[in-house]
Amino acid sequence: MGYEENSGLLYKAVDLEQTLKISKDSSSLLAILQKTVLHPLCLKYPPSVNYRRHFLSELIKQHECTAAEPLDELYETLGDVLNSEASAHCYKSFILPSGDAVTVRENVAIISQGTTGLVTWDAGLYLAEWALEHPFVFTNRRILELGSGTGLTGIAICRTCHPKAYIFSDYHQRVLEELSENIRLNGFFLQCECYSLGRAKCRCHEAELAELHGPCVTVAELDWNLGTKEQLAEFRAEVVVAADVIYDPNVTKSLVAILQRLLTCTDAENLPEIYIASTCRNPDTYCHFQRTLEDVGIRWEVVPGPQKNFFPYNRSTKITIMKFLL
Ligand SMILES: C[S@@+](CC[C@H](N)C(=O)[O-])C[C@H]1O[C@@H](n2cnc3c(N)ncnc32)[C@H](O)[C@@H]1O
Repeated sequence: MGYEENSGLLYKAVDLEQTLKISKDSSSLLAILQKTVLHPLCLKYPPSVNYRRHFLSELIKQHECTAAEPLDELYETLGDVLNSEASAHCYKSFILPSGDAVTVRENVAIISQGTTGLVTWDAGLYLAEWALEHPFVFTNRRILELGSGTGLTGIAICRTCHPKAYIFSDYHQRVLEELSENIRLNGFFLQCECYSLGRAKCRCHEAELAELHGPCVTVAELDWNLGTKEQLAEFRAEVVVAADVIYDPNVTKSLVAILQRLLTCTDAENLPEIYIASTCRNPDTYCHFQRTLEDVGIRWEVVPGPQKNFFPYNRSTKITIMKFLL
């Protein structure tokens, strides 16, 4: 079954198939329903109608292959889903190793309103998995994320890695609005929305705040074409992260330009560590990015990826994490 991909449902496909195969009655099927489509989190923040419909149809197919009694709840739930109106939005929930969930609202279409930033991409999940295994990179530090999109990566980092401050950023107005909503949805208070085009309007006492209430979380409008060295210096980022931002040669040029400014906006002792996770879809785009880095004298190394899989996503396309140095 392929329904672990982009699931938003709280059950691993492998466990689910195993449970169904060995079950003698419909009690395990009911348990599966209660841990997935009927889970309180899924009822409050439902995955797309299309996804739930496919999931339930597959479950019925699998269940009909066993000797167990039919289960009314399964057919009733499918009936409810078939009667629900399809929406342009859906929710996806991802379970952290602590058992906590991160939920984001997304668009159903992978590109909408002229942006790729209204859905969560696999590289974002990969980077979040890497962060879960390397919390020390983020703990008690100021983090700037470029091209945050739905915010999944940053929300997972804020939940688990104890940064001092986390600055989410993007340049698309709709993405910035959805991003802010997703941050609030996950219980973070946007403590001071103090950046506009990278300009800090206020400073909060982050160390004290982080200890008392968790990281100082902000959302900044930051266009890689427009952010100046002075504006970037004001972020005082100690670590910069980004996921799935190398996807188009036109975007690459402005991304390399902002990396160059980030690596030269402050003195050598305060240079940020920069990590970018990328899905290697098109080798030409990736090579073009590397050549552009070479042209401006930025070196990089590929760092080992996460060892454990915490989140369900498509692992068939290679994803790498690069670290950048001058
Ligand atoms: C493929 S999405 C990745 C989103 C998110 N990082 C993830 O992994 O799910 C690329 C993101 O980069 C942002 N982006 C593209 N060009 C940008 C630019 N010039 N300045 C700032 N953000 C940009 C888009 O708005 C979008 O949110």
